[in-house]
Amino acid sequence: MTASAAKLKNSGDQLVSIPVINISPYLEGSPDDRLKVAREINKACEEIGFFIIVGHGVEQGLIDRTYSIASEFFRLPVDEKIKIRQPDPAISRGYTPVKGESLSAGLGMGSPGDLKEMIDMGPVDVPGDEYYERPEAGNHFHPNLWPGTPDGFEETMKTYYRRINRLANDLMGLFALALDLPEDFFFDKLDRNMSALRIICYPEQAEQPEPGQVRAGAHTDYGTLTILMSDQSAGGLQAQHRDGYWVDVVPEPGSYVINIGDVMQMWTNDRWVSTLHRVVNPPRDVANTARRHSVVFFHQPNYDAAIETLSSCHGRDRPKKYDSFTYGEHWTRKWMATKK
Ligand SMILES: O=C(O)CCC(=O)C(=O)O
Ligand SMILES: [Fe+2]
Repeated sequence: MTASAAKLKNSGDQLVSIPVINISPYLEGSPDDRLKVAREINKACEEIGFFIIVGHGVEQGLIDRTYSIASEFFRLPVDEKIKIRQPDPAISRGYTPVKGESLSAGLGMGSPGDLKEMIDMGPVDVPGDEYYERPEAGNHFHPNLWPGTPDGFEETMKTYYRRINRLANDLMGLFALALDLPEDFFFDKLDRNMSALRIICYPEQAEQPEPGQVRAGAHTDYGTLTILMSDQSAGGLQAQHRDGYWVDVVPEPGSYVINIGDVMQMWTNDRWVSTLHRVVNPPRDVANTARRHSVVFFHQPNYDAAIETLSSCHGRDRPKKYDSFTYGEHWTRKWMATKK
């Protein structure tokens, strides 16, 4: 099967847009305000698994600095970028050149490599505790690989990672509320999390891509939730509506796109949906100039967190759909399938 099965209409036929949710009443409001936001989140997660947040409180200066230092890195010559090349396919750290990953292969769909380059980073404050060194910890806490240039790269990315991890943990409190659980329900599954920060460049396309080759093939994200910031060049993100057609995801500047990952779908026994999404190529007439950047934070549980159906999401008339396993096992299976 290919990424866009025949029943899909093209995105020009879209009937829905992605909901925009102001989360500041959750961060600062009364219990009633908080519940109202939680209800909006629940609806979005049941219907499309994507929403856009405003009122998130992340300082615009930090967002701008992170974005600009990321784009500066990708403008370096490839000889420079390759100095921090990913050391091994099993280690999610360092630079991966164009076509080094095929996201749709994670769902068993063969395709040429994605038309993007990127740097992968992991946790930036790893305590000296044996939990992080056990065999099951695998490479999840492997040291980061920092480029020597541009100046300030390491410090900026670390600051951004810490800030967005905090936002992600707030969102997980909101998710708990949305699922009628105590607000701290997920916290012991996230307190030693293996979240990842990835900066991506989708270069201009001087040549026609190969058949089936896109900027990022159709995939679902693996963890709890993803916090995405990107610029608006032609050739952008699309999410698949459950009726099969693709919806363009077009955030306003300063907002974040949030999508939920496989773990939320598995924990909720399909009540919430980890939606298929992709990044499409720019139209040929502007492809020569359509360069795009993204800064993506993949929030992921502790490697030993049990991914098993929440007790409130199964019962006699709603059997469990998923076997239980640890998050580390799920991540390793998905990650290794995408490597070229
Ligand atoms: O760059 C984007 O807009 C989305 C990237 C994405 O979905 C991913 O890397 O998982
Ligand atoms: Fe994704």
